[in-house]
Amino acid sequence: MKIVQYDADISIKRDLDSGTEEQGKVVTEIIGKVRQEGDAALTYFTEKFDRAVLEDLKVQEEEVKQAYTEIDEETLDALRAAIENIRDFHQRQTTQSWFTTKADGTMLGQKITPLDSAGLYVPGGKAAYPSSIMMNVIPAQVAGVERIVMVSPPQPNGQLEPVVLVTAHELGVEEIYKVGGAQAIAALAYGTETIPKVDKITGPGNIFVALAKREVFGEVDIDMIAGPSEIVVLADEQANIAYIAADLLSQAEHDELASSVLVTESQVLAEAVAKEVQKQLETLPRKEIAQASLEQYGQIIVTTNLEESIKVVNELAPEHLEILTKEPLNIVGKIRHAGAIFLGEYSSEPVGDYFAGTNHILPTNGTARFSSPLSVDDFTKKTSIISYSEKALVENGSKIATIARLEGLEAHARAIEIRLEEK
Ligand SMILES: NC(=O)c1ccc[n+]([C@@H]2O[C@H](COP(=O)([O-])OP(=O)(O)OC[C@H]3O[C@@H](n4cnc5c(N)ncnc54)[C@H](O)[C@@H]3O)[C@@H](O)[C@H]2O)c1
Ligand SMILES: N[C@H](CO)Cc1c[nH]c[nH+]1
Ligand SMILES: [Zn+2]
Repeated sequence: MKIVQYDADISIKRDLDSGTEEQGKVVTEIIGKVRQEGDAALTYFTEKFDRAVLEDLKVQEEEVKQAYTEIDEETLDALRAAIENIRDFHQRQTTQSWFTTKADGTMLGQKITPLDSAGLYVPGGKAAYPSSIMMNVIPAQVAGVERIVMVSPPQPNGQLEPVVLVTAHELGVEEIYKVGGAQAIAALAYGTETIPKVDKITGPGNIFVALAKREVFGEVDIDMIAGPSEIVVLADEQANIAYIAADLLSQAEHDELASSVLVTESQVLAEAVAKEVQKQLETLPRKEIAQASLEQYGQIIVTTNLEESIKVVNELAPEHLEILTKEPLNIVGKIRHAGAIFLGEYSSEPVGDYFAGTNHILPTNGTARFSSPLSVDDFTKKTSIISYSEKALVENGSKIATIARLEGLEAHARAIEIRLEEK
């Protein structure tokens, strides 16, 4: 990993989620073809990008039954324990409708309604992501979404990984389609003969998925841009070198476009971590992906003091931040921008990826400045309720009419006054 000295002028923000011009063109073409040709385009692109020839886009019950025969008890136990933790965390996020009544009899309120349908993207190109099924499905279920549709790219044998099917079944998901990438996002946004349109698309994915979500936004809602994974470790001189290296590599192995950054005031630690990363990298099965990611987006930034390190972290607004300093709690209040913050040496990032209960679908590429982790809120919407009393209208009608006329909207004013005349 390259070591750089912090300089207020260095550009530390990568501009990934906007993708290259070429990637943008590819995504626009894919979306256009799916809109025009529907299922035929989905099977065409699945053959082209996933090398899978599909007989049926929809997963059949038989495939799920078969998948259970390939999963052992230990795996099932781990999945079920994670599901329980994630459900427990998300159940705490629910908000209630509320109403307030004033002395004049007016009633105002906010009604919370689950979305009718949601399309959940589960990545599957370079790895299968059963954990992302849990992270998508559980908040949607807790919110009360009636129709949950899952999409994920198939393996070259035309199947989803058994663990993907089993996890979806454990969660009670019944509508699953074997399609991924920009074509899956287009299908969920516009509908095809087989895949009906949904109201909102959520879930992480690679650059093609991220760009497609951005392009269909407006036709449907989307959660956020959750693109290639990122980690920033903020560490002081006493932090454990092997742990830092391991955690940086945990995100680098996701994708060549993933980003792993260490921010520290300690030059000694910086050099030791750079060496250790190289050593641990050698034995990783996904060495090539991790290496490419580190070469492009891996950095060790050496600052002059802790305050400067905190400034760098806030500028990066990372998806994941680990604070590995003597007193992480003293720092957390100063972090304004991060998707998830992991405190202390036992809160390794994968704890959050799989098990703690918090959601791992998080904003990337600096969008943690304004976006939040996926949550139950993403699957609900709010409606305002107004019940004005006669007394309130008589008392306030002239003020309402005045404001309407300020805007030159006479019909608005008269709609109020017609009710006052009768009194
Ligand atoms: N931010 C988060 O919350 C979060 C969580 C989990 C995973 N991730 C990220 O999700 C991503 C998963 O990526 P993945 O590739 O493994 O799976 P993916 O399912 O996102 O993408 C695979 C699909 O990309 C499409 N594709 C691949 N090459 C293409 C090309 N040249 N042109 C057009 N389309 C093409 C194909 O349709 C393929 O099915 C990683 O970047 C990982 O870091 C992020
Ligand atoms: N770290 C990813 C979010 O960026 C989530 C994930 C899923 N599986 C492993 N990790
Ligand atoms: Zn991860």
